[in-house]
Amino acid sequence: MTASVNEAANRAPSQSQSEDQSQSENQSSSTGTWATERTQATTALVAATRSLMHAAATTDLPVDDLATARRAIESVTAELSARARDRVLRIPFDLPAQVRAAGPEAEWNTYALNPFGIPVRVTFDDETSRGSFVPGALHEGPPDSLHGGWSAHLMDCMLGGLVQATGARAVTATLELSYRHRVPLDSEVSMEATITRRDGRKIFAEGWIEHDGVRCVEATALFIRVDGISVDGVAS
Ligand SMILES: CCCCCCCC/C=C\CCCCCCCC(=O)SCCNC(=O)CCNC(=O)[C@H](O)C(C)(C)COP(=O)(O)OP(=O)(O)OC[C@H]1O[C@@H](n2cnc3c(N)ncnc32)[C@H](O)[C@@H]1OP(=O)(O)O
Repeated sequence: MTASVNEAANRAPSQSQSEDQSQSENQSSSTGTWATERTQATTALVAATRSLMHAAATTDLPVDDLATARRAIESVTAELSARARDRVLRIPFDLPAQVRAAGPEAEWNTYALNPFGIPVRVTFDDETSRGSFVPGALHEGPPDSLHGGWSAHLMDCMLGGLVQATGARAVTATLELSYRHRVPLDSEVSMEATITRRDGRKIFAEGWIEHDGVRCVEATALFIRVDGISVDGVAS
C-alpha cells in the first residue's frame, strides 16, 4: 500500500474527467488487490460525477443551456442504469488497517467509490489519524459555512475509520459534538482523531475539525465492538 490510494477521488471540482482517468490508470501498480480495473474505473467515474454535482449546482449558464445539459445527463444516467447493483462498491474492511500498517506517510483517500461522501485524505500514526479536505459549495449550511451535519458525518468517519484501522469491527453508539466556531468553505481544514480508552467492548475516541489554527468542532464518541459479525467491507 502506498501514499496514493484512490487519489482520483480527491480532485477539486474544477479538474477534468480525463485527468481523473489518467490518475486512475497511473495508480494501477500502486494500489492493493481491491484496486481492480472496475474499482479504478469507478473511482474515476465517481470523481467526475462529484465534479458534475458541483457544476450542476453552481452553473450560471443561460436557462436554455440548463435544459440541454439536463438531457445529456439523463441520457448518461439511463446508460449507466442499464446494468446496476443495489449498493455502491465497498472497500475491503481491512484497507484502512493496511494503510495504517504502511506507516504515517501512507494515505487512505475516503469515499473514492461514492460521490455523495466528502473525500478526505487520511493518514494514521499509531492510535491517531489526521485528515484534510476543502469543503465547498455543496456542503454549505449557514452562509459560507460548513453544514453541521457534514461536520458530524466527517467526525464519525474520522473516528470510526480510525477504530476500523485498528482492526476492530465496531459501530458508533454515541457521538457528541461541540460546534465552537463556524467552518468556512473553500479553504483547507484539518481533522484529527484519537483513541482515548478501551473498556471491554467499548472503544472511546475523540477528534476535532480545525481551520487556520482554530478548533471549530470537537467530537467525542463511543464505539461498541460487534466482533463475530461478518462483513466483506465497509462503504469508504
Ligand atoms: C448496526 C449495524 C451493524 C452492522 C454490522 C457492522 C459490523 C462492523 C463492520 C464494519 C465496521 C463499520 C465501521 C463503520 C462505522 C461508521 C460509523 C457508523 O455510522 S455506525 C452506524 C451507526 N450506529 C449504529 O447503527 C449502531 C446501532 N446500535 C447497535 O447496533 C447496538 O445498540 C450496539 C451494537 C451499539 C450495542 O448493542 P449490543 O446489544 O451489542 O450491546 P449492549 O449490551 O446494548 O451494550 C454493550 C455495552 O455498551 C453500552 N452501550 C451500548 N449502547 C450505548 C449507548 N448508545 N450509549 C452508551 N452506552 C452504550 C451498554 O451500556 C453496555 O455497557 P456495559 O457492558 O453494560 O458496561
